[in-house]
Amino acid sequence: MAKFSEQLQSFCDLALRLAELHDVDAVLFVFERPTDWKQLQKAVSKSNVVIAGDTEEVVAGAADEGFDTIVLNMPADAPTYERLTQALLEGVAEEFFPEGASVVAAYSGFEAGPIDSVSLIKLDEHLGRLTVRDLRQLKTKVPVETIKLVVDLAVEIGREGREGKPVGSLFVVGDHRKCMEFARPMGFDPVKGYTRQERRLTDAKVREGVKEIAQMDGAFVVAADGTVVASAQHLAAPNTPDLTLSKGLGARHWAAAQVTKATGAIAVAVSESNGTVRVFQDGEVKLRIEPFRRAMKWKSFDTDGPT
Ligand SMILES: Nc1ncnc2c1ncn2[C@@H]1O[C@H](COP(=O)(O)OP(=O)(O)OP(=O)(O)O)[C@@H](O)[C@H]1O
Repeated sequence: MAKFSEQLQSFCDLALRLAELHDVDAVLFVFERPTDWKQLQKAVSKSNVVIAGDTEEVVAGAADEGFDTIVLNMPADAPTYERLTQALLEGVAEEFFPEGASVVAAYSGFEAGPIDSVSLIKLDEHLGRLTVRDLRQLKTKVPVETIKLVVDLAVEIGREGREGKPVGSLFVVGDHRKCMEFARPMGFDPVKGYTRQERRLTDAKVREGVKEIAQMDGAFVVAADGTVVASAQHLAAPNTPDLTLSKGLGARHWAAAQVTKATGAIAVAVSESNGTVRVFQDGEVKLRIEPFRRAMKWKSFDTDGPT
């Protein structure tokens, strides 16, 4: 049984005191190793506490004690700031924290392992709002779960790149038959020949495979149920005069605008130059997500504007 240390007890006390003083909405603990969840539940009593951990193993058992949990799945050497940001983002996405919440976070900020730091964070200042509600606003037949899967994947591609190099990418999601009418292979399609089961984005292994392929030229076509229909596709939907895109966005983003104008699909584009993810619908950018280290922000409308 993982130990509940005296240090952890004092940080619980400290976090709760700060939470009460500032009337915050939730307390977030970011753990690098498991603890005695029962003991923690006793220590925090009725407060709204969310537990984030690096892996499933770290948070195993926490949900049984009534905690909301988040698994970060980030590289082991990810900086504290990024881990904390990711935990906050996930917390907002899962709706564990209300919009514009203030949160007290307890985490290991100085040395790996024990919790040694407490921060008071106002979410609107730290990051914009990423909410499932934002995705729902897209008013599309594509299930929000599928869009969320693709957006999360796109954000990871934009943030991580591949082998240290930035990677751009394009996904079109939903209305895949119509999308395929505008698609032609740009070369070898690595997903061809695999069964549907082997192409489901709900499978973490498939998502890893997609990240590998993302560095190739062309777009992924994804069905509404999250199956990758084709990859490395050149998309050429007709241009319409009412389409506008901000300066600096090139062929990839135009393809996203055009295909979403011509079909009922949502497109998710990752820009190679800075990792920004844009969600297109009906020929327009509807959401923009900035990558880490550039004030991670979800915006519910396009601030680019036509030029
Ligand atoms: N019509 C298209 N369909 C699918 N993929 C495309 C299309 N046009 C361009 N791409 C992909 O986008 C890549 C980048 O093109 P370009 O630099 O013009 O796009 P961009 O919109 O400026 O994107 P980025 O910000 O990533 O540079 C191309 O190498 C290609 O892989």
